[in-house]
Amino acid sequence: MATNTLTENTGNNLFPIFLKLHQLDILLVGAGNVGLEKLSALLKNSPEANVTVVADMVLPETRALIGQHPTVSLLERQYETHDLKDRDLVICATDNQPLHQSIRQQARGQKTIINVADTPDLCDFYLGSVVKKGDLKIAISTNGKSPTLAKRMRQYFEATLPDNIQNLLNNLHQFRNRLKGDFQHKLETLNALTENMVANEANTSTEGKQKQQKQAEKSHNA
Ligand SMILES: C[C@@]1(CC(=O)O)c2cc3[nH]c(cc4nc(cc5[nH]c(cc(n2)[C@H]1CCC(=O)O)[C@@](C)(CC(=O)O)[C@@H]5CCC(=O)O)C(CC(=O)O)=C4CCC(=O)O)c(CCC(=O)O)c3CC(=O)O
Ligand SMILES: NC(=O)C1=CN([C@@H]2O[C@H](COP(=O)(O)OP(=O)(O)OC[C@H]3O[C@@H](n4cnc5c(N)ncnc54)[C@H](O)[C@@H]3O)[C@@H](O)[C@H]2O)C=CC1
Repeated sequence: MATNTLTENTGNNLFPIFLKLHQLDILLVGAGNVGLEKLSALLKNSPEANVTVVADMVLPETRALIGQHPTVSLLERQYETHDLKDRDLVICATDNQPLHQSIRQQARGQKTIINVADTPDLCDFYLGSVVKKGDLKIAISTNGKSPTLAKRMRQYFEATLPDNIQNLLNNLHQFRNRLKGDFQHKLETLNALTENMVANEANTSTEGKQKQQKQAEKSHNA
């Protein structure tokens, strides 16, 4: 099959993964406004995330959030180099750029992946906008170009994805568990069962577009 190198090699080349944060060891440096945003993002997705927060100034809101999550601990002091030992990932959210530079260097040296809020050049990974409906989760990135667009896309999907999508997921899950036979058979059956979902959607949107076009023509001719 011919490959389209243009679409494959340009645009967003970030690789999205879904992490089990309760099995990882995370360090968050900074507990001000930005620290609070990052901690909220982690805990909203993974309420049992293993996070250590280190900061000499802690906003009351951040303190309250930490207090609600037993897997989050607080070191109320300045960052010390040993804080990074054995961390899987680190997020920097202080107002101290030289500190971020030095944590970045230390993190790379020990292969800990790092996010530095508001400094894409120092990041190994970005946080994304996240849509969640039950077990369904969609992560959005604009390649760092417009976090505001990412936020708006999240709001769009939150508003348009049907709330009962969880029922569909539950049904498919049950069906998947009941399926007998080898992998190939399961794959074919599940693909056949769900084929029309995409086709129906495509038809609906084509119909919708045709209707819109007709309506537009009507009002134009009126
Ligand atoms: C590269 C990245 C690195 C990272 O932080 O991980 C990054 C970088 C920067 N953000 C900046 C600003 C803002 N960030 C937001 C919001 C979010 N930012 C998030 C992610 C990311 N932000 C990563 C790229 C994601 C992607 O690929 O699209 C979201 C998605 C996730 C999250 O942070 O949890 C979350 C929305 C969550 C939601 O609501 O769904 C808003 C809007 C708002 O808060 O309403 C503003 C103000 C408006 C604006 O600037 O657009 C600035 C300039 C700072 C300055 O001016 O000094 C930089 C630095 C730069 O671009 O150079
Ligand atoms: N607040 C916002 O929405 C935005 C902030 N920024 C930038 O992001 C940075 C952080 O902003 P805020 O969170 O609002 O600041 P903040 O003043 O509310 O919080 C700074 C945090 O960093 C911690 N900190 C500083 N030095 C430290 C050290 N050596 N060890 C441990 N912790 C340390 C402080 O204890 C505090 O918790 C600033 O540089 C700001 O200019 C950029 C865009 C928007």
